[in-house]
Amino acid sequence: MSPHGKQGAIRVTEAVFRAEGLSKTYPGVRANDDIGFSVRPGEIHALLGENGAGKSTLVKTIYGLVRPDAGAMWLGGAPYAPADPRAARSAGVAMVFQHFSLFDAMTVAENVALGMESPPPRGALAARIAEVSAAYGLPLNPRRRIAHLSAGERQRVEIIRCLLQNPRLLIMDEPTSVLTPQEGEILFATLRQLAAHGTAILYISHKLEEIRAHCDRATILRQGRVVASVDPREATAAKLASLMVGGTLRAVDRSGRSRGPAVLNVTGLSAPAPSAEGTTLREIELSLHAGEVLGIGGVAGNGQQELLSALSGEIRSPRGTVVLSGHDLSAAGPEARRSAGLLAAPEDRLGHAAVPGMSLADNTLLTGATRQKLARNGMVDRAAATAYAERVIASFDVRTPGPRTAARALSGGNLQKFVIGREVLGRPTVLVVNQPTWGVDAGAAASIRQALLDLARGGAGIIVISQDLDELLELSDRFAALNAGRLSPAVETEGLTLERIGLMLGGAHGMEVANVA
Ligand SMILES: Nc1ncnc2c1ncn2[C@@H]1O[C@H](COP(=O)(O)OP(=O)(O)OP(=O)(O)O)[C@@H](O)[C@H]1O
Repeated sequence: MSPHGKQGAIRVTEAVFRAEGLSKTYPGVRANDDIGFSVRPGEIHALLGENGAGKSTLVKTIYGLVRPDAGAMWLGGAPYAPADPRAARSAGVAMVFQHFSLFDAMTVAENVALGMESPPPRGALAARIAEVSAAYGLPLNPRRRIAHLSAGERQRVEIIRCLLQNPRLLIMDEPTSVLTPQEGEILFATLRQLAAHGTAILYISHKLEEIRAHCDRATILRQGRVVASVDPREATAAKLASLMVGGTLRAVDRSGRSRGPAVLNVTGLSAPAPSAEGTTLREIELSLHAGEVLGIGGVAGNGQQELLSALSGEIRSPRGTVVLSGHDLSAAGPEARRSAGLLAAPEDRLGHAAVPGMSLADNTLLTGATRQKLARNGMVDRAAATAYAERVIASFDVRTPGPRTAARALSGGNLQKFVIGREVLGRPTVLVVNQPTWGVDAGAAASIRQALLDLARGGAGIIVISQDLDELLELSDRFAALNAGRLSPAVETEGLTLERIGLMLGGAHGMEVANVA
């Protein structure tokens, strides 16, 4: 079929879902522009595109969250125009979001019941959950509380909630970005099984290799338009990336760095869990040198956020535990640490790293007020904040109308580029980042990684905390693993295999994977 579906080469009855001419304009942005494509029964169909290409807008339209300005959709051959997600669900469309919408204090079964229009009695529901989870190889105990589940298990709850509706079309928005490689494999086994039963799956991801390995078809969006429809198994990752960006990607350049003196020493750092669901940090030891990238891997929830907080100053620690270039910062708060040159970019960009309702210019003040001299004598220097935001936008190719745009109006990946850029341009002595390319497209991820390496080349020490092992291997000089709040000794990355890393990560959630294998 042609990208725009106008020729109608595919018979309507063959497609579970079909769209023609879908368009949606936001102020200043044509988010979706005359989109046409179709998804067949039993197909795992990838939706690919750079940050801001319009993928989320498209799937939100299909799920009844966004009203298109123009265009039409069909589901199972019948005209389809959902007024809201409830209408989408009752027509047979289900969606698993990037951010889970589960209540921590409630059990699996209670959460599933909340999402249903008319939930069956509790006993019957628990039995249905057990049945579906057994049928699809998704082990889950209906009586467990969400707070005690790993990211992969939480996602299973969302998937099971969808499966109980017997969807014809299941939409998944970047489902593997929070999963370990093993959990990702389990997910794909489930999707395959679903597809074998005729469900169509629309799958958004930035992981090109994953799409090549598991998807049957890929529709590629660029600037709101469909630019190609390909069989991803027959295209190289480089080909897919170049279709997305309309050019070729540069490989990351690691050259020109040399290891200088130690800039950060962490010694015997222990800290109690900041919340009931948090992780206790136990006796963390690390030393970071100027010009060096230290990669820290681990399954989500093993102390990544807590370690970043203990380094950024949101969690204080006993004297002598966090020392930057000979200065003991253990008792210093975030502002004092930033002034001293220890900067950090947390994982949660909307809410923690940036305030959604504030403009990008105002968001520079969160971490740059003192260090960038954006406020003097307690007075905000608006012109300086705007200029700094403009510099970040230009240097990091943040796609946005300008510094006055609210953070929440940016697509996820573009906000991530802004948050990382804001710290990189802050000339840190040490920069700590958590999941720096989470939700970021291949082109932008490469430029963020290059910016981190360039910063190291200039003499900064960088700590990259990430769940993306390929990213850690690409960036890091040394690698350490976080497991239940403990950090392994760092080893040289050169020659390190994925198997060895798997062993280093070991333990935490290994049981659950072993049960399924
Ligand atoms: N509610 C909104 N108000 C204004 N602009 C919006 C809104 N939602 C999306 N946009 C803009 O529409 C464009 C498409 O965004 P969309 O979120 O669909 O992209 P995406 O391909 O899903 O990106 P990402 O991979 O970064 O999540 C972007 O330029 C974005 O800034």
